[in-house]
Amino acid sequence: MSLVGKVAVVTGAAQGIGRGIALRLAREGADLALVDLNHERLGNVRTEVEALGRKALTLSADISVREQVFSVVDQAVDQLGGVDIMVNNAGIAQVKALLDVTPDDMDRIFQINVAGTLWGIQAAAQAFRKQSRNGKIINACSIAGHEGYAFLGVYSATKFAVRGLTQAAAKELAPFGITVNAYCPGVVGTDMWVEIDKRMAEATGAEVGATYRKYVSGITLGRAETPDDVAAFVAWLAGPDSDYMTGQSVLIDGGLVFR
Ligand SMILES: NC(=O)C1=CN([C@@H]2O[C@H](COP(=O)(O)OP(=O)(O)OC[C@H]3O[C@@H](n4cnc5c(N)ncnc54)[C@H](O)[C@@H]3O)[C@@H](O)[C@H]2O)C=CC1
Ligand SMILES: CC(=O)C(C)=O
Repeated sequence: MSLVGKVAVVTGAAQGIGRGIALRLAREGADLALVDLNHERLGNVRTEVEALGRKALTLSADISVREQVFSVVDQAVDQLGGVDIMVNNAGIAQVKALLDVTPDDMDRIFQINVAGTLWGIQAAAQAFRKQSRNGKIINACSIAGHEGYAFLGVYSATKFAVRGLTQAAAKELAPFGITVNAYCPGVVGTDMWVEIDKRMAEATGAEVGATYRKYVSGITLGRAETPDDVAAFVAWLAGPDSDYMTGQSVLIDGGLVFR
């Protein structure tokens, strides 16, 4: 599969799964607009993309702010000659007992994980339509978009919402040649899981490391997931072989949640 001549915007590209996706898309031939709050780390990923012979643009933005998301997509169009693939990857976790969740907790995580994804869908769809190009929108969901997890209840609710947005956007945007799908990873060994494990220890009294080990022990393939495992599937979603798929939020979790 080749993405030569394509331009992809990847949010949350400074580390973890987003970095993995950016590097894999670059290996397939795409040029990249790398978006994150963390500009310093973005610079490192830019160097890695350029070492693969592709163009890379680094753009600081907060995906929860609609104008900033539209602005990064516009900059990608202006500086990289268009946009073909939008990966709405950035997101945050929140570990808390449901009975302790505050209005501020709700607002913050929904604004980033749900509104941030919607702004990405809107900005990409507008750009694809202006260019009269078909396009692919790819959202970050999770196993937590298929099953609600204890102490990750509101996080799970945001990922169920991403699944809903993915289905509705697929239906609304199909007439314009735009497909919308999502990837649902399981337990990926990134900073997000280091933080989840630490907060689970505080919330439940478990030993540090125990929650991560417990989740990983349930994976049928017997190991934690890597960003490369996720990126391989996202590259397929970004390429022509997935042209007949839309509206799906697909589990790519080593066999953890069975649907
Ligand atoms: N790590 C895991 O096991 C899983 C992760 N996911 C999802 O995959 C996505 C990426 O996760 P990880 O790479 O593990 O997370 P991470 O925490 O390692 O990296 C997330 C990146 O997003 C950026 N970011 C956060 N808020 C932002 C904002 N408002 N605007 C712009 N950038 C922002 C951060 O600066 C960071 O570079 C998230 O949506 C997450 O919910 C889904 C399932 C499992
Ligand atoms: C971070 C995440 O989505 C889970 C449930 O592991």
